[in-house]
Amino acid sequence: MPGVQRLTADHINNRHKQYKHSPGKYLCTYKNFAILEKSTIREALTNVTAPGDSENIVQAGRLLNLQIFGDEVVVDVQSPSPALHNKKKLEVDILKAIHDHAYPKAKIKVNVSVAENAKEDIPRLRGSEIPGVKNIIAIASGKGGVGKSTISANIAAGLARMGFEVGLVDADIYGPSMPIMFDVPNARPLSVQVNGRGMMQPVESYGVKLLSIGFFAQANQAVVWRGPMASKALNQILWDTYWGELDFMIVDLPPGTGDIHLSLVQSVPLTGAVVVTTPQPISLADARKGVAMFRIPSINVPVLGLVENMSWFTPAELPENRYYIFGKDGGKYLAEELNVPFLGQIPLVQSIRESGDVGRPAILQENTPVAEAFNMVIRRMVEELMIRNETLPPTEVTRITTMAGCSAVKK
Ligand SMILES: Nc1ncnc2c1ncn2[C@@H]1O[C@H](COP(=O)(O)OP(=O)(O)OP(=O)(O)O)[C@@H](O)[C@H]1O
Repeated sequence: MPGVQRLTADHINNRHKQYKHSPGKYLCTYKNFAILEKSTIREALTNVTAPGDSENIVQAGRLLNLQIFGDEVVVDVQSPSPALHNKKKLEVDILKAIHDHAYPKAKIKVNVSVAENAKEDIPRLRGSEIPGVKNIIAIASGKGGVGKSTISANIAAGLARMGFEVGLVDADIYGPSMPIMFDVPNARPLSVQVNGRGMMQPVESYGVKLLSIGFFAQANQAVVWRGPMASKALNQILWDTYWGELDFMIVDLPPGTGDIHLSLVQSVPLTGAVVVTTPQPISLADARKGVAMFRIPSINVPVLGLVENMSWFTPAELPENRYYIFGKDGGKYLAEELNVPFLGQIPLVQSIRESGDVGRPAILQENTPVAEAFNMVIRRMVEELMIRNETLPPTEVTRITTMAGCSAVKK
């Protein structure tokens, strides 16, 4: 670069004597170079945490060496993970931290070595199973706003209530709503070491282990993520998380048929999918596309069934009345036409909306018509799942055994 000189240590020491010290930033600037302070750089690096670590790289002892030559900085750092994307992320975070917190024009070289005890990542092969996870069920809808997240939350909370081990993945990048629906809007997943590997620990609420893209994005940020970024976040949620033993992993997908859907089916063998629709023709048309997507031969995920949400409106003061404001039985007829099991109808009632907003899924209001409607959907879904696991080639080899004594799944 014109006018930029390469500095030697002597050169810098001489300049130190000549120019005024600017505490907390860099010692001084002279012509085109700044003379940086080691403590400033070290301080800037406290903003960087290696993937899988819970402490920043300075606290965690990952910073092996730091050399400064004027405005040139050489950082030797250790990565706890040998994965290329983790090493690259560490390097990029370091560059950003120094530029943002120390000196925007610093010339930085980062040497990343791998910790000796680092474990290889679990291979992310299409079709490989998440260790300990028995059944993975995607909840999809063609159209947005039909209540897919509400159904996912209630299915997850209901299964947990029945005694199953349940995980819930909120993959809805356009509106991750699970943190609010489970009353953990400010939670952040902790990091745990599992077999020497740093992993995320899901947030737990109502017995459901929950991870949401919303935990990693600022409000309104996730919606502008590009496909590859969202897919990467989804992969981390699936694979870099310590889920433990799960009978069910429920995945709340974004509406439509996009990148996230493809990433999901490429990452894990879905046991099945549930499609949510309202009885309205415009929603039915999109639900049809959703079912068609899972039936594409290269995707080939069994559709466990269709749920009709907002089937009728019932006002609290007139519980016997039903107003079919989005049409009547549209989802039921579509299920028949597509030869897909019909899992049930959920009414449009104020208490479902309220329970979502206050963070306590409606299914937990026991002995109410709403809870019974959701329980019916779950029973039908689990029955279809059992049939699917017995009759179709195993994408998930482990059968559900824990439901035998569960009254909730008996007819
Ligand atoms: N059966 C119902 N009765 C009353 N309100 C409902 C019902 N189902 C969903 N809602 C409300 O409708 C709104 C949309 O629901 P939800 O967020 O679950 O839809 P969604 O399909 O996941 O939307 P998107 O995918 O576009 O984020 C929410 O305010 C929710 O509380």
